[in-house]
Amino acid sequence: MKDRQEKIAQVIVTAQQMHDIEERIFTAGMPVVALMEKVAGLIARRIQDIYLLSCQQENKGKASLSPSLPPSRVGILTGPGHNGGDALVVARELYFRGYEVLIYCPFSKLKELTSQHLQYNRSLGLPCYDSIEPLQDCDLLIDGLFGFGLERTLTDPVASAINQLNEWDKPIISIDLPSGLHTDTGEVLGTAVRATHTLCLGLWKQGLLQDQALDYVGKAELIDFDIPLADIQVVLENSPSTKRITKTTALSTLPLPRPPVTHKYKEGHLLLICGSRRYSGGAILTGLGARASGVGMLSIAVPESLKSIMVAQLPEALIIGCPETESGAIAQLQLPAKTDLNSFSAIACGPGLTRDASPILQEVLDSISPLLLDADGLNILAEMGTINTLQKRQNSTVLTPHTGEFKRLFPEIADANQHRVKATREAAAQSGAVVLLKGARTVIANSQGTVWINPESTPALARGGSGDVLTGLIGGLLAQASSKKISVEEIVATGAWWHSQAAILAAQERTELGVDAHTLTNYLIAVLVSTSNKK
Ligand SMILES: NC(=O)C1=CN([C@@H]2O[C@H](COP(=O)(O)OP(=O)(O)OC[C@H]3O[C@@H](n4cnc5c(N)ncnc54)[C@H](O)[C@@H]3O)[C@@H](O)[C@H]2O)[C@H](O)CC1
Ligand SMILES: [K+]
Repeated sequence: MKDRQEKIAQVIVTAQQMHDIEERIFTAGMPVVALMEKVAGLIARRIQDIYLLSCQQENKGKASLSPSLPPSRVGILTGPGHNGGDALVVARELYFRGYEVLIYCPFSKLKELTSQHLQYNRSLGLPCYDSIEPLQDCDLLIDGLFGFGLERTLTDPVASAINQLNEWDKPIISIDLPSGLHTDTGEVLGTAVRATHTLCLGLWKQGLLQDQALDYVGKAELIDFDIPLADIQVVLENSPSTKRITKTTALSTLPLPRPPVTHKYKEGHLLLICGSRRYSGGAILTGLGARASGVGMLSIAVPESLKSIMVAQLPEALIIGCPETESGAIAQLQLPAKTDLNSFSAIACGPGLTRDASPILQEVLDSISPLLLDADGLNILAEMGTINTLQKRQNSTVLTPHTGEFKRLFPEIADANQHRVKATREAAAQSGAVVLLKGARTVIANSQGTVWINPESTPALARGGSGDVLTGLIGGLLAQASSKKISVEEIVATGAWWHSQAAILAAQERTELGVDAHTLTNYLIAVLVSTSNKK
């Protein structure tokens, strides 16, 4: 059972894939009408739980909470397809449980099953309107206008109705997806319902995990309705995989527990190349991120003038002072005797370098160690215009751009904001690197088309320095995994998950304003401790 839940939690589907999975179930003999009853029954129960919970929260502090709250008004927004059918079954169930139910349905042509449910609801005396106004006094709205069958931009009257009800500021629970969102890209097709909750049915739809959808999705959860795993496997096996990072996938990739007999070099030797006189803080934060990764040995190459502050902040690290340019950037890498770039288990290069450090980049690219490039490492790479040569590197390369850096690196890939999964996949295929595109829902792709999406984060991370921490953290994980058989994209995905979970915990304890990058580094280990305590 737990195994099923975990497998389902990792799956992300497009509209076409969901449709194909659904078809297999129907072809195998499951009646459509039975599946709708089952799914809508689960939705109705969950809605009651959510609704009662929010009533209890509102009543907190009051002397006693009546176990049977007075029937409340629920508005049901009904579309022409089976999303509308689901909503109408929910309407009927809530009606029989004592709720006052009002239906809005502006469509005259409905799918047959949806039409039958509407007819029956009418026969029960549920009022049905083709304008939205009568629903204005409802305590709760259920959005069943469109699900994964939405094909085109919304037009009036439904578009105006959605704009109007969004203004009402009422709790809205969307069935499957907020109506108006593109199932695959999360793009708003004209307009979309701003839900407080989204109950995603069966499998996670890709659109719900996109930055541009987040203002509409609210709290999202999955309603599992027992889709056979075999059907999912058959439909997904021939397309490039898009997976959701889960706690289980992330924890299984961490270098824990350590073998009882080991030594520091066995636990990875990471070289960080970072910092300049102008940006010394970036080097410190990258170092602190790497420290939290648990890496066995940490060396940090910085301009000579940063050496003493780095030693003070990271006494365990070997700080390598390098000759610097007039502007205070690293002019040349000067590694200790008997060391060269190829002797490190991984190299992470970029935070705070400034573009004046450009001469060192080719040297780093020529190394045979796994390499992560971030920040100015990416900007210098973009200026060099040699992104195609990454394919020729003898070891993996990881690029961790934010959208601005992504556009500089891959100017010919359009829509990095609207089609983040597609854009990241293209960038990885083009460069041969593992590409991590930062965002509220960070996307990681490898050159074979495998994609991971980080499903949780916090806007608290939108702050200078948090990217530097991520670079150090992933660098440290890459170094520790260099002798293990874990794919690079999984390590990168784990780093992204860990980083965002630390920020979520920090924001819970300190508010979203209290998560400066230095504080974040202190939560990296704290979040692992609290996660393992919750197991
Ligand atoms: N996944 C499952 O196994 C189950 C899904 N269920 C629910 O069914 C919907 C998908 O149903 P479908 O009928 O295919 O699509 P929609 O309800 O989203 O609506 C399609 C309907 O709307 C028309 N249409 C499309 N775009 C527009 C537009 N812009 N304006 C007007 N009309 C439009 C289109 O022609 C169709 O007629 C899924 O999300 C679940 O909620 C099952 O109930 C349970 C199993
Ligand atoms: K919907």
